Amino acid sequence: MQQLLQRWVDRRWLRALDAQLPLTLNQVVAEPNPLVWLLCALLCHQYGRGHSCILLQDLIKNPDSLLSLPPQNQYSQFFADRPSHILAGISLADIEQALASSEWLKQNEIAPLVLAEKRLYLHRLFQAEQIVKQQISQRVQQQINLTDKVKQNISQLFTADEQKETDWQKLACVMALQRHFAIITGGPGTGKTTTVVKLLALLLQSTASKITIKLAAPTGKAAVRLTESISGAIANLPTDFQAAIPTEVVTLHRLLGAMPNRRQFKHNAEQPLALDVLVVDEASMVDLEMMAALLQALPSHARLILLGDKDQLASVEAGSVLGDLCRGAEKGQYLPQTLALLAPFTASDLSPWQGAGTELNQATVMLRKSHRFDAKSGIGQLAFAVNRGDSSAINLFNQFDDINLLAGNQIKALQPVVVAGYRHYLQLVQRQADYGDSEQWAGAVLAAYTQFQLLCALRSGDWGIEGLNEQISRWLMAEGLLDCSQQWYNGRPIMMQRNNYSLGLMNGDIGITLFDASTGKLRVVFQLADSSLKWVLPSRLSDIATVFAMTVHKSQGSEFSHCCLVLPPDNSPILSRELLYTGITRAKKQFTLLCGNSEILAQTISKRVSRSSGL
Ligand SMILES: Nc1ncnc2c1ncn2[C@@H]1O[C@H](COP(=O)(O)OP(=O)(O)OP(=O)(O)O)[C@@H](O)[C@H]1O
Repeated sequence: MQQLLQRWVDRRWLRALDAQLPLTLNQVVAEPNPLVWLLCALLCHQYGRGHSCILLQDLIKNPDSLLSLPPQNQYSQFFADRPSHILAGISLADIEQALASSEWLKQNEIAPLVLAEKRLYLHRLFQAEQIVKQQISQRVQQQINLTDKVKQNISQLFTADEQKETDWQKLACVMALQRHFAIITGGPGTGKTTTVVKLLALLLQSTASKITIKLAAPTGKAAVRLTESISGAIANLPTDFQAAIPTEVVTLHRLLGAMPNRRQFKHNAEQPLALDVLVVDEASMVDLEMMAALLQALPSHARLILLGDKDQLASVEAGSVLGDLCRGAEKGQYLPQTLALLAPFTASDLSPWQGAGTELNQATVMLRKSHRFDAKSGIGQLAFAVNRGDSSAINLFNQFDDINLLAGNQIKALQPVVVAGYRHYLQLVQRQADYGDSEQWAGAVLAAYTQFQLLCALRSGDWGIEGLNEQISRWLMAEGLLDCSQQWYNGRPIMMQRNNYSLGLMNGDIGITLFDASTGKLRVVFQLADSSLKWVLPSRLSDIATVFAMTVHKSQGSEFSHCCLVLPPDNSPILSRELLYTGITRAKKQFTLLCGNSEILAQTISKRVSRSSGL
């Protein structure tokens, strides 16, 4: 088995780490059954691809899907090494029996693998999933009755809805007020922030005692964005509802008290967070282990409200927590008793949303109307069409001015778009003298940088961020907008690739390198979650990458006025409907697509990401 795993690693069907895991475990407790070795390596590989577990059914039905196999014609000479060949004739019962008699799965605290409900897990992921399940089911069951005062306040904050259109923002508040756990999901501009601000106002008005509310987001960028949008939403409230709603948003790592080089956080079940209400925005980016850590650190009386777009790409790390929790959100699935609680707050007919949903469905609301994108917006229409898997979405590019399909299948087609997109911020980089001080200048440069972003699906190759970052730097240098002959240069945009706790910078944070004429030094300026600026010498930064081109994965939680997305001309397992939808919805005013092959676009729209989990 060891040799087979090594052959898979040599051909890049498996990561070296995946083949190493059974070897390491075997050194601690010997496992004679090669089938268990195989399952362990495949499980580790699936974990690396974001799955929380392996469904044994999938293993029997389509074992080849558990490896990173190239297209069939590229490995036909190795057919005998495919998992489907190796596992031919092995039944589900054989697998279950092999696992049941393995020391690696013995029911104890330190068993590295766990089999539960025909799903094979790494112990850590199993534990995290159990915590998320238990914590959420406890919280959704705690019901709170609405007082007359709260009901009055609801009618003050929301106008009575018309019969033909349900005000889901109002109903989201009504539902969330009655539980200790609520999910408010919806696409861009559907009013998640507006709704949660009203919800917080209602919570603050409903109690005479002081309540501590905290706002958090998975990344610094998402935290900055929420700070801005929440301040705007508070300003839209009647003045007597505005008091005490917080605007400070922290990252989840900071909230939980991340410690350098440690997996554990300062806050946990023994040292819970000191708060009564926690709002987490961009919850689609929160992975399974982080969600478990967060729920464990939440005091039992506290309310948790998750906001996010369930249709976006799942978290970079394993799990698709929000997507899993929102299964059924589209149809509502509300029980008659839930509809009875909602009925006094709406004149519209709620019967289409009736169903036999779970308790969790009763705590989940999907906002359905975008207030940012109307029927005239190509971005809104395109996002909607892609999201429902409409392969004729490509025709929309002919009908709207705010979406643009670049002709041709050459990277060169990007040049004018990218040069025009980055010109504005790079010109500001040269104009320090126009600003009163360095802070003002840096603030203007950082704001200008959000005007445009090139997004890619891939990391490597000419069509990935690696090739494109180099290419774009050369185009911009040819235009006289920068001089990239040195590694560090004025205007270089960089992204952190890892958390750096000593500098207080997180994976995904973007900084711009600026030459400060007053000091004669190059420094990189970042905007922190609290909107303040942090200046860092380039020599103190490691694990960074130039970010003229950014992967769609890394762009989650950010928005740009104009986004240009590049899809490669060849198929890749990474292309999916969720990736395209996430790329499109990063654009606020203009979206441009370069896709060298219309067949690839159709395939991308039709392919959904599905992550195995037991949630
Ligand atoms: N019911 C409403 N009527 C009119 N305008 C609304 C309504 N709800 C929200 N808006 C406006 O729509 C815009 C987007 O709202 P909001 O920021 O709350 O949405 P969101 O779902 O949080 O957006 P995103 O997550 O994409 O940033 C804001 O300008 C807001 O004022």
